[in-house]
Amino acid sequence: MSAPISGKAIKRLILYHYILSDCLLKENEYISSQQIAELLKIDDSQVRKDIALCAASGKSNVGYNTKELKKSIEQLLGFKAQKAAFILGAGNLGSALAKHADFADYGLDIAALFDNDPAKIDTLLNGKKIYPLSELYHVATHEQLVNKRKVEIAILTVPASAAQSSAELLVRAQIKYIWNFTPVVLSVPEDVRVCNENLIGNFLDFTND
Ligand SMILES: NC(=O)c1ccc[n+]([C@@H]2O[C@H](COP(=O)([O-])OP(=O)(O)OC[C@H]3O[C@@H](n4cnc5c(N)ncnc54)[C@H](O)[C@@H]3O)[C@@H](O)[C@H]2O)c1
Repeated sequence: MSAPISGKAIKRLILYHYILSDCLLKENEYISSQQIAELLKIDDSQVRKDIALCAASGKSNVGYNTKELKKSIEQLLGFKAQKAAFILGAGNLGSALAKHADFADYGLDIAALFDNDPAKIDTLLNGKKIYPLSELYHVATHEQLVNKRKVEIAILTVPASAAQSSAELLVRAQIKYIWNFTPVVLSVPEDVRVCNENLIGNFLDFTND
Protein backbone atom coordinates (compact mmCIF):
# COMPACT_ATOMS: atom_id res chain seq x y z
CA MET A 1 0.00 0.00 0.00
CA SER A 2 1.35 3.47 -0.84
CA ALA A 3 2.11 5.92 1.98
CA PRO A 4 -0.70 8.34 2.90
CA ILE A 5 -0.42 11.83 1.43
CA SER A 6 0.28 14.53 3.99
CA GLY A 7 -2.37 17.16 4.73
CA LYS A 8 -0.02 19.90 3.50
CA ALA A 9 0.54 18.08 0.19
CA ILE A 10 -3.23 17.65 -0.24
CA LYS A 11 -3.75 21.40 0.29
CA ARG A 12 -1.04 22.22 -2.29
CA LEU A 13 -2.45 19.71 -4.80
CA ILE A 14 -5.87 21.36 -4.46
CA LEU A 15 -4.25 24.73 -5.24
CA TYR A 16 -2.58 23.18 -8.32
CA HIS A 17 -6.01 21.88 -9.30
CA TYR A 18 -7.43 25.45 -9.09
CA ILE A 19 -4.58 26.68 -11.30
CA LEU A 20 -5.10 23.86 -13.80
CA SER A 21 -8.86 24.54 -13.98
CA ASP A 22 -8.07 28.18 -14.73
CA CYS A 23 -5.53 27.14 -17.41
CA LEU A 24 -8.15 24.97 -19.07
CA LEU A 25 -10.62 27.87 -19.11
CA LYS A 26 -7.93 29.98 -20.79
CA GLU A 27 -7.20 27.07 -23.20
CA ASN A 28 -3.58 26.78 -22.08
CA GLU A 29 -2.59 23.25 -23.06
CA TYR A 30 0.62 23.01 -21.03
CA ILE A 31 1.94 24.36 -17.76
CA SER A 32 5.37 23.93 -16.18
CA SER A 33 6.12 23.24 -12.53
CA GLN A 34 7.99 26.56 -12.52
CA GLN A 35 4.87 28.47 -13.59
CA ILE A 36 2.85 26.81 -10.82
CA ALA A 37 5.62 27.52 -8.30
CA GLU A 38 5.79 31.19 -9.32
CA LEU A 39 2.03 31.63 -9.00
CA LEU A 40 2.04 30.14 -5.51
CA LYS A 41 5.39 31.64 -4.49
CA ILE A 42 6.76 28.25 -3.49
CA ASP A 43 9.74 26.17 -4.53
CA ASP A 44 9.70 24.54 -7.95
CA SER A 45 11.19 21.33 -6.49
CA GLN A 46 8.23 21.14 -4.07
CA VAL A 47 5.77 21.34 -6.98
CA ARG A 48 7.62 18.58 -8.86
CA LYS A 49 7.70 16.41 -5.73
CA ASP A 50 3.93 16.82 -5.23
CA ILE A 51 3.18 16.14 -8.88
CA ALA A 52 5.31 12.99 -8.72
CA LEU A 53 2.71 11.64 -6.25
CA CYS A 54 0.22 11.54 -9.13
CA ALA A 55 2.67 9.69 -11.36
CA ALA A 56 2.14 12.40 -13.99
CA SER A 57 4.99 13.03 -16.37
CA GLY A 58 5.81 16.29 -18.13
CA LYS A 59 7.51 17.01 -21.44
CA SER A 60 10.83 18.81 -21.39
CA ASN A 61 10.54 22.47 -22.42
CA VAL A 62 6.72 22.47 -22.40
CA GLY A 63 5.74 21.07 -19.03
CA TYR A 64 2.66 19.10 -18.08
CA ASN A 65 -0.46 18.65 -20.17
CA THR A 66 -3.00 20.63 -18.10
CA LYS A 67 -5.95 18.34 -18.79
CA GLU A 68 -4.03 15.18 -17.94
CA LEU A 69 -2.44 16.62 -14.81
CA LYS A 70 -5.82 17.88 -13.57
CA LYS A 71 -7.26 14.39 -14.10
CA SER A 72 -4.32 12.76 -12.31
CA ILE A 73 -4.82 15.01 -9.28
CA GLU A 74 -8.53 14.19 -9.26
CA GLN A 75 -7.74 10.47 -9.33
CA LEU A 76 -5.09 10.77 -6.63
CA LEU A 77 -7.35 12.75 -4.29
CA GLY A 78 -10.47 10.73 -5.10
CA PHE A 79 -12.63 13.63 -6.35
CA LYS A 80 -14.72 11.27 -8.43
CA ALA A 81 -15.46 8.87 -5.59
CA GLN A 82 -18.84 9.93 -4.25
CA LYS A 83 -18.90 10.60 -0.52
CA ALA A 84 -22.23 11.33 1.11
CA ALA A 85 -22.52 13.60 4.14
CA PHE A 86 -25.13 14.90 6.56
CA ILE A 87 -25.21 18.50 7.79
CA LEU A 88 -26.32 19.02 11.37
CA GLY A 89 -27.51 22.59 11.91
CA ALA A 90 -29.21 24.25 8.95
CA GLY A 91 -28.46 27.81 10.11
CA ASN A 92 -26.25 30.45 8.49
CA LEU A 93 -23.18 28.27 8.09
CA GLY A 94 -24.91 24.94 7.47
CA SER A 95 -27.12 26.51 4.78
CA ALA A 96 -24.16 28.18 3.09
CA LEU A 97 -22.30 24.85 3.01
CA ALA A 98 -25.37 23.01 1.70
CA LYS A 99 -25.59 25.53 -1.17
CA HIS A 100 -21.90 25.34 -1.98
CA ALA A 101 -21.95 24.01 -5.53
CA ASP A 102 -18.23 23.16 -5.59
CA PHE A 103 -18.67 20.29 -3.09
CA ALA A 104 -20.23 18.13 -5.80
CA ASP A 105 -17.17 18.69 -8.03
CA TYR A 106 -15.02 17.20 -5.30
CA GLY A 107 -17.28 14.19 -4.79
CA LEU A 108 -19.08 15.45 -1.67
CA ASP A 109 -22.84 14.95 -1.86
CA ILE A 110 -25.02 16.38 0.90
CA ALA A 111 -27.54 13.60 1.57
CA ALA A 112 -29.71 15.46 4.10
CA LEU A 113 -29.71 18.18 6.75
CA PHE A 114 -30.88 18.06 10.37
CA ASP A 115 -32.10 20.81 12.66
CA ASN A 116 -34.33 21.28 15.69
CA ASP A 117 -36.16 24.39 14.51
CA PRO A 118 -39.79 23.37 13.67
CA ALA A 119 -39.92 26.14 11.04
CA LYS A 120 -37.07 24.50 9.11
CA ILE A 121 -38.07 20.85 9.44
CA ASP A 122 -39.49 19.25 6.29
CA THR A 123 -38.39 22.18 4.13
CA LEU A 124 -35.85 21.79 1.32
CA LEU A 125 -32.48 23.47 1.11
CA ASN A 126 -30.83 23.25 -2.28
CA GLY A 127 -33.10 20.28 -2.99
CA LYS A 128 -32.13 18.45 0.23
CA LYS A 129 -34.60 17.78 3.01
CA ILE A 130 -34.16 19.10 6.54
CA TYR A 131 -35.11 16.45 9.13
CA PRO A 132 -35.49 16.72 12.90
CA LEU A 133 -32.29 15.63 14.63
CA SER A 134 -34.25 12.86 16.34
CA GLU A 135 -34.53 11.15 12.92
CA LEU A 136 -30.80 11.00 12.28
CA TYR A 137 -30.42 7.28 13.01
CA HIS A 138 -33.52 6.45 10.96
CA VAL A 139 -32.37 8.51 7.94
CA ALA A 140 -28.87 6.99 8.11
CA THR A 141 -30.37 3.48 8.16
CA HIS A 142 -32.69 4.35 5.27
CA GLU A 143 -29.75 5.64 3.20
CA GLN A 144 -27.99 2.34 3.79
CA LEU A 145 -30.90 -0.03 3.22
CA VAL A 146 -32.87 1.76 0.52
CA ASN A 147 -30.37 4.01 -1.23
CA LYS A 148 -27.53 1.50 -0.78
CA ARG A 149 -25.04 4.02 0.47
CA LYS A 150 -23.40 4.39 3.82
CA VAL A 151 -23.19 7.99 5.02
CA GLU A 152 -20.02 8.19 7.09
CA ILE A 153 -19.37 11.94 7.05
CA ALA A 154 -21.14 14.67 9.02
CA ILE A 155 -20.67 18.41 8.95
CA LEU A 156 -21.40 19.86 12.37
CA THR A 157 -22.76 23.42 12.35
CA VAL A 158 -25.02 23.50 15.41
CA PRO A 159 -24.53 26.03 18.25
CA ALA A 160 -21.74 25.18 20.70
CA SER A 161 -24.27 24.17 23.36
CA ALA A 162 -25.61 21.37 21.11
CA ALA A 163 -22.26 20.16 19.73
CA GLN A 164 -21.38 17.28 22.09
CA SER A 165 -24.91 15.83 22.24
CA SER A 166 -25.10 16.01 18.42
CA ALA A 167 -21.73 14.26 18.13
CA GLU A 168 -23.05 11.45 20.32
CA LEU A 169 -26.03 11.00 17.99
CA LEU A 170 -23.62 10.93 15.06
CA VAL A 171 -21.55 8.19 16.67
CA ARG A 172 -24.73 6.17 17.25
CA ALA A 173 -25.60 6.62 13.57
CA GLN A 174 -22.16 5.16 12.68
CA ILE A 175 -20.66 8.38 11.37
CA LYS A 176 -16.87 7.98 11.07
CA TYR A 177 -15.77 11.49 10.03
CA ILE A 178 -16.99 14.68 11.71
CA TRP A 179 -16.10 17.98 10.06
CA ASN A 180 -16.56 20.09 13.17
CA PHE A 181 -17.22 23.80 12.69
CA THR A 182 -18.35 24.36 16.28
CA PRO A 183 -15.97 25.88 18.84
CA VAL A 184 -16.15 22.72 20.95
CA VAL A 185 -13.55 19.97 21.44
CA LEU A 186 -15.66 16.88 20.88
CA SER A 187 -15.30 13.71 22.85
CA VAL A 188 -15.79 10.75 20.48
CA PRO A 189 -14.55 7.13 20.27
CA GLU A 190 -11.10 6.52 18.79
CA ASP A 191 -12.41 5.19 15.49
CA VAL A 192 -14.22 8.45 14.75
CA ARG A 193 -12.07 11.13 13.11
CA VAL A 194 -12.76 14.79 13.84
CA CYS A 195 -11.49 17.65 11.72
CA ASN A 196 -11.83 20.93 13.62
CA GLU A 197 -12.42 23.80 11.21
CA ASN A 198 -11.37 27.11 12.62
CA LEU A 199 -11.56 30.27 10.49
CA ILE A 200 -10.39 32.51 13.35
CA GLY A 201 -7.36 30.27 13.93
CA ASN A 202 -6.47 30.51 10.23
CA PHE A 203 -6.93 34.28 10.31
CA LEU A 204 -4.71 34.71 13.40
CA ASP A 205 -2.09 32.40 11.92
CA PHE A 206 -2.11 34.36 8.65
CA THR A 207 -1.85 37.81 10.29
CA ASN A 208 0.60 36.80 13.03
CA ASP A 209 3.88 38.12 11.49
N1 LIG B 1 -15.38 27.13 12.36
C1 LIG B 1 -15.59 28.39 12.10
O1 LIG B 1 -14.70 29.08 11.66
C2 LIG B 1 -16.96 28.96 12.33
C3 LIG B 1 -17.39 30.11 11.68
C4 LIG B 1 -18.69 30.53 11.93
C5 LIG B 1 -19.52 29.82 12.80
N2 LIG B 1 -19.03 28.73 13.43
C6 LIG B 1 -19.84 27.91 14.34
O2 LIG B 1 -20.77 27.19 13.54
C7 LIG B 1 -21.95 26.95 14.29
C8 LIG B 1 -23.15 27.47 13.51
O3 LIG B 1 -23.06 28.87 13.32
P1 LIG B 1 -24.22 29.65 12.56
O4 LIG B 1 -23.80 31.05 12.43
O5 LIG B 1 -24.60 28.89 11.34
O6 LIG B 1 -25.39 29.53 13.64
P2 LIG B 1 -26.96 29.58 13.40
O7 LIG B 1 -27.55 29.95 14.70
O8 LIG B 1 -27.28 30.40 12.19
O9 LIG B 1 -27.32 28.05 13.03
C9 LIG B 1 -27.39 27.02 13.98
C10 LIG B 1 -28.51 26.07 13.54
O10 LIG B 1 -28.51 24.97 14.42
C11 LIG B 1 -29.85 24.68 14.80
N3 LIG B 1 -29.85 24.03 16.11
C12 LIG B 1 -29.77 24.58 17.34
N4 LIG B 1 -29.75 23.63 18.29
C13 LIG B 1 -29.82 22.44 17.64
C14 LIG B 1 -29.88 21.09 18.07
N5 LIG B 1 -29.83 20.77 19.36
N6 LIG B 1 -29.97 20.16 17.12
C15 LIG B 1 -30.01 20.47 15.80
N7 LIG B 1 -29.98 21.73 15.33
C16 LIG B 1 -29.89 22.69 16.24
C17 LIG B 1 -30.54 26.03 14.80
O11 LIG B 1 -31.96 25.89 14.64
C18 LIG B 1 -29.89 26.70 13.60
O12 LIG B 1 -30.61 26.40 12.41
C19 LIG B 1 -21.74 27.62 15.65
O13 LIG B 1 -21.28 26.64 16.56
C20 LIG B 1 -20.66 28.66 15.37
O14 LIG B 1 -19.89 28.96 16.52
C21 LIG B 1 -17.78 28.29 13.18
